[in-house]
Amino acid sequence: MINVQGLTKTYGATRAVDDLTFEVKPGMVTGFLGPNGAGKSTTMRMMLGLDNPTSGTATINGRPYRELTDPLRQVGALLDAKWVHPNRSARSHLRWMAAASGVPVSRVDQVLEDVGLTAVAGKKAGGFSLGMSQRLGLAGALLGDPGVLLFDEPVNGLDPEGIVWIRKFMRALATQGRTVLVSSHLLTEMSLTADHLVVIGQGRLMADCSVKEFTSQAQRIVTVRSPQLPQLHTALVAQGLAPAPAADGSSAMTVPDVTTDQIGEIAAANSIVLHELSGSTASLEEVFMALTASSVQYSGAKNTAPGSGAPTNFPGGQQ
Ligand SMILES: Nc1ncnc2c1ncn2[C@@H]1O[C@H](COP(=O)(O)OP(=O)(O)OP(=O)(O)O)[C@@H](O)[C@H]1O
Repeated sequence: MINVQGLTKTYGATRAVDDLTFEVKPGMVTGFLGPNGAGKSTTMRMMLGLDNPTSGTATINGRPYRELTDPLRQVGALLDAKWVHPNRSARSHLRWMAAASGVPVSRVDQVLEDVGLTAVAGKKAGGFSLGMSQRLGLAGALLGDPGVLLFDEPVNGLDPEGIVWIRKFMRALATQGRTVLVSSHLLTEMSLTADHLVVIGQGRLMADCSVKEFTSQAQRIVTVRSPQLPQLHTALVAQGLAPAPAADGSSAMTVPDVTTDQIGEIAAANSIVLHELSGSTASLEEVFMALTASSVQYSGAKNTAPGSGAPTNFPGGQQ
Protein backbone atom coordinates (compact mmCIF):
# COMPACT_ATOMS: atom_id res chain seq x y z
CA MET A 1 0.00 0.00 0.00
CA ILE A 2 0.97 3.64 -0.39
CA ASN A 3 1.05 6.02 2.54
CA VAL A 4 1.41 9.78 2.22
CA GLN A 5 1.91 11.88 5.38
CA GLY A 6 2.06 15.66 5.41
CA LEU A 7 3.64 15.61 1.95
CA THR A 8 4.67 19.08 0.79
CA LYS A 9 6.66 20.34 -2.18
CA THR A 10 7.43 23.96 -2.90
CA TYR A 11 9.07 25.40 -6.00
CA GLY A 12 10.05 28.92 -5.02
CA ALA A 13 6.79 30.63 -4.07
CA THR A 14 4.64 27.83 -5.57
CA ARG A 15 3.27 25.23 -3.17
CA ALA A 16 2.81 22.46 -5.75
CA VAL A 17 1.87 19.94 -3.03
CA ASP A 18 0.55 21.23 0.26
CA ASP A 19 0.45 19.00 3.34
CA LEU A 20 -1.17 15.97 1.70
CA THR A 21 -2.09 12.99 3.87
CA PHE A 22 -3.84 9.91 2.46
CA GLU A 23 -3.53 6.17 1.96
CA VAL A 24 -3.94 4.07 -1.15
CA LYS A 25 -5.22 0.60 -0.35
CA PRO A 26 -4.79 -2.70 -2.19
CA GLY A 27 -7.54 -4.53 -4.07
CA MET A 28 -9.10 -1.43 -5.59
CA VAL A 29 -8.45 1.28 -8.14
CA THR A 30 -7.87 4.65 -6.50
CA GLY A 31 -8.38 7.65 -8.75
CA PHE A 32 -6.06 10.58 -8.05
CA LEU A 33 -8.09 13.45 -9.35
CA GLY A 34 -7.46 17.15 -9.79
CA PRO A 35 -7.47 19.85 -12.43
CA ASN A 36 -4.33 20.59 -14.45
CA GLY A 37 -1.58 21.92 -12.22
CA ALA A 38 -3.17 20.55 -9.03
CA GLY A 39 0.01 18.68 -8.08
CA LYS A 40 -0.76 15.09 -9.14
CA SER A 41 2.43 14.47 -11.13
CA THR A 42 4.59 16.08 -8.46
CA THR A 43 3.03 13.84 -5.80
CA MET A 44 3.58 10.72 -7.91
CA ARG A 45 7.17 11.72 -8.63
CA MET A 46 7.79 12.03 -4.88
CA MET A 47 6.18 8.61 -4.30
CA LEU A 48 8.67 7.20 -6.80
CA GLY A 49 11.71 8.95 -5.33
CA LEU A 50 12.14 11.12 -8.46
CA ASP A 51 11.67 14.32 -6.48
CA ASN A 52 12.47 15.16 -2.86
CA PRO A 53 9.65 16.39 -0.63
CA THR A 54 10.15 19.77 1.02
CA SER A 55 8.58 18.10 4.06
CA GLY A 56 6.50 15.02 4.86
CA THR A 57 6.86 11.46 3.61
CA ALA A 58 5.58 9.13 0.93
CA THR A 59 6.11 5.42 1.55
CA ILE A 60 5.37 2.28 -0.43
CA ASN A 61 4.93 -0.90 1.57
CA GLY A 62 6.19 1.03 4.60
CA ARG A 63 9.39 2.45 3.10
CA PRO A 64 10.40 5.41 0.97
CA TYR A 65 10.90 4.28 -2.64
CA ARG A 66 14.66 4.76 -2.51
CA GLU A 67 14.93 2.34 0.43
CA LEU A 68 12.98 -0.45 -1.26
CA THR A 69 14.92 -3.60 -2.00
CA ASP A 70 14.20 -4.70 -5.58
CA PRO A 71 11.89 -1.74 -6.31
CA LEU A 72 10.75 -2.99 -9.75
CA ARG A 73 9.25 -6.06 -8.08
CA GLN A 74 7.37 -3.88 -5.60
CA VAL A 75 6.29 -0.88 -7.65
CA GLY A 76 5.51 -0.38 -11.33
CA ALA A 77 4.84 3.02 -12.84
CA LEU A 78 3.74 4.57 -16.07
CA LEU A 79 4.61 8.25 -16.02
CA ASP A 80 5.51 9.04 -19.61
CA ALA A 81 4.50 6.56 -22.32
CA LYS A 82 6.99 7.99 -24.80
CA TRP A 83 9.94 7.12 -22.57
CA VAL A 84 11.42 4.51 -24.92
CA HIS A 85 14.32 4.44 -27.33
CA PRO A 86 12.61 4.99 -30.70
CA ASN A 87 14.86 2.57 -32.57
CA ARG A 88 14.40 -0.29 -30.11
CA SER A 89 11.71 -2.86 -30.67
CA ALA A 90 9.08 -3.29 -27.95
CA ARG A 91 10.63 -6.64 -27.03
CA SER A 92 14.21 -5.37 -26.85
CA HIS A 93 13.11 -2.34 -24.82
CA LEU A 94 11.53 -4.67 -22.26
CA ARG A 95 14.49 -7.08 -22.36
CA TRP A 96 16.78 -4.16 -21.60
CA MET A 97 14.56 -3.15 -18.67
CA ALA A 98 14.45 -6.76 -17.42
CA ALA A 99 18.24 -7.15 -17.63
CA ALA A 100 18.79 -3.84 -15.82
CA SER A 101 16.64 -4.90 -12.90
CA GLY A 102 17.27 -8.63 -12.55
CA VAL A 103 13.85 -9.71 -13.80
CA PRO A 104 13.87 -13.06 -15.69
CA VAL A 105 13.72 -12.44 -19.43
CA SER A 106 10.83 -14.92 -19.68
CA ARG A 107 8.61 -12.20 -18.17
CA VAL A 108 9.01 -10.11 -21.31
CA ASP A 109 6.87 -12.28 -23.57
CA GLN A 110 4.35 -12.71 -20.75
CA VAL A 111 3.81 -8.97 -20.26
CA LEU A 112 3.74 -8.36 -24.04
CA GLU A 113 0.90 -10.86 -24.21
CA ASP A 114 -0.86 -9.35 -21.19
CA VAL A 115 -1.03 -5.95 -22.89
CA GLY A 116 -1.83 -7.32 -26.37
CA LEU A 117 1.45 -6.36 -28.08
CA THR A 118 2.73 -9.83 -29.04
CA ALA A 119 2.00 -9.29 -32.75
CA VAL A 120 4.09 -6.08 -32.89
CA ALA A 121 6.77 -7.07 -30.38
CA GLY A 122 9.52 -6.93 -33.03
CA LYS A 123 8.54 -3.51 -34.39
CA LYS A 124 10.36 -0.28 -33.50
CA ALA A 125 8.72 1.50 -30.57
CA GLY A 126 9.35 4.86 -32.28
CA GLY A 127 6.65 4.01 -34.82
CA PHE A 128 4.02 3.12 -32.24
CA SER A 129 0.76 5.02 -31.92
CA LEU A 130 0.04 6.65 -28.55
CA GLY A 131 -2.25 3.75 -27.64
CA MET A 132 0.45 1.20 -28.42
CA SER A 133 3.02 3.26 -26.51
CA GLN A 134 0.71 3.30 -23.50
CA ARG A 135 0.43 -0.49 -23.71
CA LEU A 136 4.22 -0.78 -23.88
CA GLY A 137 4.49 1.52 -20.86
CA LEU A 138 2.06 -0.72 -18.99
CA ALA A 139 4.07 -3.79 -19.98
CA GLY A 140 7.17 -2.13 -18.51
CA ALA A 141 5.32 -1.32 -15.30
CA LEU A 142 4.23 -4.96 -14.97
CA LEU A 143 7.60 -6.50 -15.73
CA GLY A 144 8.55 -7.13 -12.11
CA ASP A 145 5.01 -8.35 -11.28
CA PRO A 146 4.69 -5.61 -8.62
CA GLY A 147 1.93 -5.31 -6.05
CA VAL A 148 1.77 -1.51 -6.35
CA LEU A 149 1.09 0.32 -9.62
CA LEU A 150 1.09 4.06 -10.37
CA PHE A 151 -0.27 5.41 -13.63
CA ASP A 152 -0.12 9.12 -14.49
CA GLU A 153 -2.94 10.16 -16.86
CA PRO A 154 -2.92 6.82 -18.73
CA VAL A 155 -5.98 7.57 -20.87
CA ASN A 156 -4.71 10.92 -22.19
CA GLY A 157 -5.00 11.00 -25.96
CA LEU A 158 -6.44 7.49 -26.30
CA ASP A 159 -9.36 6.65 -28.57
CA PRO A 160 -12.58 5.29 -26.97
CA GLU A 161 -11.57 1.68 -27.60
CA GLY A 162 -8.19 2.27 -25.94
CA ILE A 163 -9.88 3.95 -22.96
CA VAL A 164 -12.22 1.01 -22.40
CA TRP A 165 -9.33 -1.42 -22.70
CA ILE A 166 -7.15 0.43 -20.19
CA ARG A 167 -10.06 0.81 -17.79
CA LYS A 168 -10.69 -2.94 -17.80
CA PHE A 169 -6.99 -3.60 -17.49
CA MET A 170 -6.64 -1.46 -14.36
CA ARG A 171 -9.69 -3.04 -12.81
CA ALA A 172 -8.28 -6.52 -13.49
CA LEU A 173 -5.01 -5.55 -11.77
CA ALA A 174 -6.93 -4.37 -8.71
CA THR A 175 -9.02 -7.55 -8.66
CA GLN A 176 -5.76 -9.49 -8.42
CA GLY A 177 -5.22 -7.68 -5.10
CA ARG A 178 -2.78 -5.03 -6.32
CA THR A 179 -2.71 -1.40 -5.18
CA VAL A 180 -3.56 0.74 -8.21
CA LEU A 181 -3.26 4.54 -8.18
CA VAL A 182 -4.26 6.32 -11.38
CA SER A 183 -4.19 10.05 -11.89
CA SER A 184 -6.57 11.99 -14.11
CA HIS A 185 -8.16 15.38 -14.57
CA LEU A 186 -11.18 13.66 -16.16
CA LEU A 187 -13.79 13.22 -13.49
CA THR A 188 -16.29 11.24 -15.52
CA GLU A 189 -13.59 8.84 -16.65
CA MET A 190 -12.48 8.34 -13.06
CA SER A 191 -16.00 7.70 -11.86
CA LEU A 192 -16.15 4.80 -14.34
CA THR A 193 -12.70 3.43 -13.56
CA ALA A 194 -12.03 3.94 -9.86
CA ASP A 195 -13.53 2.56 -6.65
CA HIS A 196 -12.08 5.28 -4.46
CA LEU A 197 -11.13 8.90 -5.13
CA VAL A 198 -8.46 11.16 -3.70
CA VAL A 199 -9.23 14.64 -4.99
CA ILE A 200 -6.73 17.50 -4.83
CA GLY A 201 -6.93 21.17 -5.76
CA GLN A 202 -3.95 23.54 -5.64
CA GLY A 203 -1.88 20.84 -3.99
CA ARG A 204 -4.32 20.36 -1.12
CA LEU A 205 -6.53 17.42 -0.23
CA MET A 206 -10.15 18.19 -1.12
CA ALA A 207 -11.79 14.78 -0.81
CA ASP A 208 -10.88 11.22 0.13
CA CYS A 209 -13.95 9.04 -0.33
CA SER A 210 -15.51 6.24 -2.34
CA VAL A 211 -16.74 6.98 -5.84
CA LYS A 212 -20.20 6.08 -4.57
CA GLU A 213 -20.04 8.77 -1.89
CA PHE A 214 -18.70 11.25 -4.39
CA THR A 215 -21.40 10.56 -6.96
CA SER A 216 -24.12 10.71 -4.31
CA GLN A 217 -23.20 14.39 -4.00
CA ALA A 218 -24.57 14.86 -7.48
CA GLN A 219 -28.06 14.09 -6.16
CA ARG A 220 -28.04 16.05 -2.98
CA ILE A 221 -31.06 18.13 -3.87
CA VAL A 222 -34.27 16.15 -4.08
CA THR A 223 -37.47 17.47 -5.64
CA VAL A 224 -40.73 16.12 -4.25
CA ARG A 225 -44.31 16.78 -5.36
CA SER A 226 -47.32 15.77 -3.32
CA PRO A 227 -51.06 16.56 -2.99
CA GLN A 228 -50.38 16.62 0.79
CA LEU A 229 -47.60 19.17 0.76
CA PRO A 230 -48.26 20.75 4.22
CA GLN A 231 -48.24 17.33 5.93
CA LEU A 232 -45.10 16.33 4.07
CA HIS A 233 -43.44 19.60 5.03
CA THR A 234 -44.21 18.97 8.72
CA ALA A 235 -42.95 15.37 8.53
CA LEU A 236 -39.67 16.42 6.86
CA VAL A 237 -39.03 19.24 9.33
CA ALA A 238 -39.67 16.79 12.18
CA GLN A 239 -36.78 14.71 10.78
CA GLY A 240 -34.44 17.70 10.86
CA LEU A 241 -34.64 18.36 7.12
CA ALA A 242 -35.04 21.76 5.49
CA PRO A 243 -37.65 21.59 2.70
CA ALA A 244 -38.17 24.72 0.63
CA PRO A 245 -40.86 25.68 -1.90
CA ALA A 246 -39.79 24.89 -5.47
CA ALA A 247 -38.40 27.88 -7.34
CA ASP A 248 -41.03 27.53 -10.09
CA GLY A 249 -43.91 28.06 -7.61
CA SER A 250 -45.43 24.62 -8.34
CA SER A 251 -46.82 22.22 -5.77
CA ALA A 252 -43.33 20.85 -5.24
CA MET A 253 -40.60 21.23 -2.64
CA THR A 254 -36.86 20.87 -2.86
CA VAL A 255 -34.94 19.26 -0.03
CA PRO A 256 -31.14 19.53 0.29
CA ASP A 257 -28.74 17.02 1.85
CA VAL A 258 -31.04 14.04 1.57
CA THR A 259 -31.59 11.02 -0.64
CA THR A 260 -34.76 10.07 -2.52
CA ASP A 261 -34.82 6.85 -0.42
CA GLN A 262 -35.00 8.83 2.82
CA ILE A 263 -37.87 11.04 1.61
CA GLY A 264 -39.79 8.04 0.26
CA GLU A 265 -39.51 6.30 3.61
CA ILE A 266 -40.58 9.36 5.61
CA ALA A 267 -43.60 9.80 3.31
CA ALA A 268 -44.57 6.12 3.62
CA ALA A 269 -44.24 6.21 7.41
CA ASN A 270 -46.68 9.16 7.47
CA SER A 271 -49.07 7.74 4.81
CA ILE A 272 -48.37 10.67 2.52
CA VAL A 273 -48.98 10.28 -1.22
CA LEU A 274 -46.15 11.36 -3.53
CA HIS A 275 -46.60 12.34 -7.17
CA GLU A 276 -42.93 12.96 -7.88
CA LEU A 277 -39.64 12.10 -6.19
CA SER A 278 -36.44 12.89 -8.05
CA GLY A 279 -32.80 13.66 -7.36
CA SER A 280 -31.30 16.77 -8.90
CA THR A 281 -29.27 16.32 -12.04
CA ALA A 282 -26.20 18.24 -10.94
CA SER A 283 -23.33 16.59 -12.78
CA LEU A 284 -20.22 15.14 -11.24
CA GLU A 285 -18.33 17.95 -12.94
CA GLU A 286 -20.40 20.46 -10.99
CA VAL A 287 -19.51 18.72 -7.72
CA PHE A 288 -15.87 18.68 -8.76
CA MET A 289 -15.97 22.35 -9.77
CA ALA A 290 -17.55 23.26 -6.46
CA LEU A 291 -14.74 21.46 -4.60
CA THR A 292 -12.04 23.05 -6.71
CA ALA A 293 -13.62 26.47 -6.38
CA SER A 294 -13.55 26.10 -2.61
CA SER A 295 -9.83 25.39 -2.79
CA VAL A 296 -9.34 28.67 -4.63
CA GLN A 297 -11.44 30.47 -2.06
CA TYR A 298 -9.65 28.91 0.91
CA SER A 299 -6.22 29.62 -0.46
CA GLY A 300 -7.04 33.35 -0.55
CA ALA A 301 -8.12 33.36 3.08
CA LYS A 302 -5.65 30.75 4.20
CA ASN A 303 -4.37 32.36 7.37
CA THR A 304 -7.61 33.87 8.53
CA ALA A 305 -10.52 31.50 7.87
CA PRO A 306 -11.19 29.16 10.80
CA GLY A 307 -10.23 25.61 9.87
CA SER A 308 -8.98 26.72 6.49
CA GLY A 309 -5.92 24.51 6.78
CA ALA A 310 -8.03 21.35 6.86
CA PRO A 311 -9.33 19.50 3.83
CA THR A 312 -12.97 19.92 2.98
CA ASN A 313 -14.86 17.30 4.94
CA PHE A 314 -16.43 15.27 2.17
CA PRO A 315 -19.12 14.25 1.62
CA GLY A 316 -20.29 17.24 3.62
CA GLY A 317 -23.30 17.08 5.89
CA GLN A 318 -24.34 13.58 4.85
CA GLN A 319 -24.18 11.85 8.19
N1 LIG B 1 9.99 21.52 -11.71
C1 LIG B 1 9.10 22.47 -11.42
N2 LIG B 1 9.50 23.75 -11.21
C2 LIG B 1 8.61 24.71 -10.91
N3 LIG B 1 7.26 24.50 -10.78
C3 LIG B 1 6.82 23.26 -10.98
C4 LIG B 1 7.70 22.18 -11.32
N4 LIG B 1 6.94 21.04 -11.44
C5 LIG B 1 5.67 21.41 -11.21
N5 LIG B 1 5.58 22.73 -10.93
C6 LIG B 1 4.35 23.47 -10.60
O1 LIG B 1 3.69 22.76 -9.57
C7 LIG B 1 2.29 22.76 -9.77
C8 LIG B 1 1.77 21.35 -9.84
O2 LIG B 1 2.21 20.73 -11.06
P1 LIG B 1 1.91 19.21 -11.42
O3 LIG B 1 2.53 18.94 -12.76
O4 LIG B 1 2.32 18.34 -10.30
O5 LIG B 1 0.33 19.20 -11.55
P2 LIG B 1 -0.61 18.11 -12.18
O6 LIG B 1 -1.79 18.00 -11.28
O7 LIG B 1 0.13 16.87 -12.47
O8 LIG B 1 -1.07 18.83 -13.51
P3 LIG B 1 -1.02 18.35 -15.01
O9 LIG B 1 -2.15 17.39 -15.16
O10 LIG B 1 -1.21 19.62 -15.76
O11 LIG B 1 0.36 17.73 -15.20
C9 LIG B 1 2.04 23.58 -11.00
O12 LIG B 1 1.77 24.91 -10.60
C10 LIG B 1 3.35 23.51 -11.74
O13 LIG B 1 3.55 24.66 -12.55
